[in-house]
Amino acid sequence: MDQHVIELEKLTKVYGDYTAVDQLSLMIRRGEIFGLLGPNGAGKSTTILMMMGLTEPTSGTVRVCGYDSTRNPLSVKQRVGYLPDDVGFYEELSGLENLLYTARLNKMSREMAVERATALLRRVGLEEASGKKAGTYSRGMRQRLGLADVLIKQPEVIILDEPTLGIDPEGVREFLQLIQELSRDEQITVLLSSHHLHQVQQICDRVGLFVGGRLLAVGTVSQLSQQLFAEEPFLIELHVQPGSTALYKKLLELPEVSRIERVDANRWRLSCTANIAPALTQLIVSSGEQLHSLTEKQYGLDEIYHRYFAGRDSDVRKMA
Ligand SMILES: Nc1ncnc2c1ncn2[C@@H]1O[C@H](COP(=O)(O)OP(=O)(O)OP(=O)(O)O)[C@@H](O)[C@H]1O
Repeated sequence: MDQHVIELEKLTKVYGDYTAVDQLSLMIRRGEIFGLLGPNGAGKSTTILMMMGLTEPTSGTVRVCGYDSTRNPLSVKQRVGYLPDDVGFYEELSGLENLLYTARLNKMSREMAVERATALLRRVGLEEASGKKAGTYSRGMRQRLGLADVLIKQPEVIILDEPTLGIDPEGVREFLQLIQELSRDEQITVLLSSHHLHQVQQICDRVGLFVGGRLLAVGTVSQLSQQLFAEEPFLIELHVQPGSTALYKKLLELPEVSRIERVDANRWRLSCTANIAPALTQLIVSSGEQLHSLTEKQYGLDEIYHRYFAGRDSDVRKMA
């Protein structure tokens, strides 16, 4: 049976007459990597604060690791590690000393702290830099030290808020891989709040789409895409030259084409009710245009997010 580590039931937070989180119900399993997605002000941070017992819900309940975060915030804090987008360290202390300091705050014996901190520094790839001052660390190194700092108290849940901001692509790749390994090897439950859709898609088992304090949809990327694009399950990307308006109109007139999104002047993304690749090829060639490529694509979080929240004006929709 699935064991739920995070249980939110009709969780609501009202500030004055503004409802920041509205009747939110959500269950997250042990070892799951869950992505929180949504535009600014959607209520993600408020939800995280309530989970960690840092702000009280107006109504509803929040349980983390079996404890009510409102009534037992200390028990929850012992089991949850929070990594913000920029961790504050003692800049004059080395990476190792910073971890030992956190271990002492968590009442760990010196011997145990040294053992654990050394192992964690190795795990996050900072073994060689462990004696250097934290103030000299690069952004990626700081976030890895932050992760080690969060892990020192052996949390069951880690909450990451935009953890890869400002890290170079290779650093991001390593960081995300580390998160996945931790979740897999140590059954740590991970909550990742981020606007980086590719990163979320890459590592999250499930995602929740927040808007206006509500959870609009929750599921795996493929479940969300099935729900959202059930009537136009085929996505075809064309690269055409010259890509005239006349061709664009002809394509839009095909009954199987529901919408066309321009990726750029010559790359068009068609949402279709059937796989009409041969018909498209024929139409393009007979219109005297060059077809450089035709690719059948999967809907990803980009399309899902775009469909829910953003830039609807850039879509060309057919009038029913
Ligand atoms: N202490 C507060 N008092 C009043 N309103 C608040 C308070 N904290 C948050 N809000 C409001 O609640 C809404 C949700 O904010 P929240 O920070 O949870 O959103 P978010 O999804 O985390 O956004 P972001 O992606 O920008 O971090 C916002 O409209 C915000 O202005």
